[in-house]
Amino acid sequence: MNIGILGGGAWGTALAQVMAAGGHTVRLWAREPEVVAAINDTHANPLFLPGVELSPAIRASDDLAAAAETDLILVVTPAQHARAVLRDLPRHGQPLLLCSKGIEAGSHKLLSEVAAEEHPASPIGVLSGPTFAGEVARGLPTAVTLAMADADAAARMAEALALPTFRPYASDDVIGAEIGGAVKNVLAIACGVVEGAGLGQNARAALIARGFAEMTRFGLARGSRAETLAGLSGLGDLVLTCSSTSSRNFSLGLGLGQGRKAAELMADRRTVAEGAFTAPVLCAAAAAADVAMPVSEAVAALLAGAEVGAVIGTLLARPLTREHA
Ligand SMILES: NC(=O)C1=CN([C@@H]2O[C@H](COP(=O)(O)OP(=O)(O)OC[C@H]3O[C@@H](n4cnc5c(N)ncnc54)[C@H](O)[C@@H]3O)[C@@H](O)[C@H]2O)C=CC1
Ligand SMILES: O=C(CO)COP(=O)(O)O
Repeated sequence: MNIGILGGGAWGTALAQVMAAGGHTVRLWAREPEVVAAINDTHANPLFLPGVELSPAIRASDDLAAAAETDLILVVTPAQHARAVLRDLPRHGQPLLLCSKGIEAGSHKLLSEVAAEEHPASPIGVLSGPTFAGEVARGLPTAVTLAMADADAAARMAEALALPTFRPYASDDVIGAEIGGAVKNVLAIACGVVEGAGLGQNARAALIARGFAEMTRFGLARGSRAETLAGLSGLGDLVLTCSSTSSRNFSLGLGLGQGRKAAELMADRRTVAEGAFTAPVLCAAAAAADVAMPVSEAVAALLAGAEVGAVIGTLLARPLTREHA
């Protein structure tokens, strides 16, 4: 296939590497001229994916129209920029595979809803799972959920993109695949806080389990299936990012747990910690759906500048309740 990739960050670049390894022709759109030049001239992306030698078959460009002249488009911009980029992308009706993780601020829309509004003729899919970009780009074994509303189309797409070390599992639960990836970023921040504040491993396990309960409540309210949330794109990704400083979201939480302020931790960074943008949107969307998400609310409070000891105290002082309310 001829594949266009929108976004030359760590994940767009890693996916370009996977697609090139599969023998596809790859056209990668990046905003930064230095990223375009580095990929074309030195087969590297030192700004966003340092230390990885890229396939010379990957061609980068800052021309969005060039990425649109393809059979399939992977959308890998930060979630809050997805609509603007999709709006500028010429409409050719080819499938769009969403690989970003987030919920649109203001509208509370999932990216599949955003993409369907901007490209009504395109079939929409979601690719999501436990996938640190550096490991994927180095060819380490990875499994993902690949969801499209048409189950047969999802299975065909999974077949077309698979490598021995990159295994897409087909699903028809687009919303479930998206919600897992968006919510786990917020919970990864919470687990980083536990680490940074020295609250111990019991607390982290409790947070993963109670966080998963939140993800499930919210996911079911928005139409996900429970088994999708318990799969690669939900629980799988939650476990990955809640246990490693390789996660930018976990690392952000670690700093917050040490008592540093979000504004200071976010200043000047070029890489994205999506959970910081998702947390307030998720809390507003959950409130609108009448879903309780105390861990996510604690993260949103910390990001808004609340003091870490007070936030942890509030969480621990919540009234006792049944495990499965
Ligand atoms: N890095 C990873 O391991 C993974 C990342 N993702 C998701 O992929 C998405 C992209 O993340 P990364 O590639 O890691 O980004 P990154 O943190 O490596 O790079 C930042 C990206 O944001 C782009 N950007 C900044 N301002 C923009 C704007 N106004 N319009 C369009 N793009 C803009 C930059 O061009 C760059 O591509 C996120 O939603 C992330 O959650 C998903 C799976 C794995
Ligand atoms: O989504 C990811 C892994 O699946 C990447 O996590 P971070 O954005 O927290 O680094």
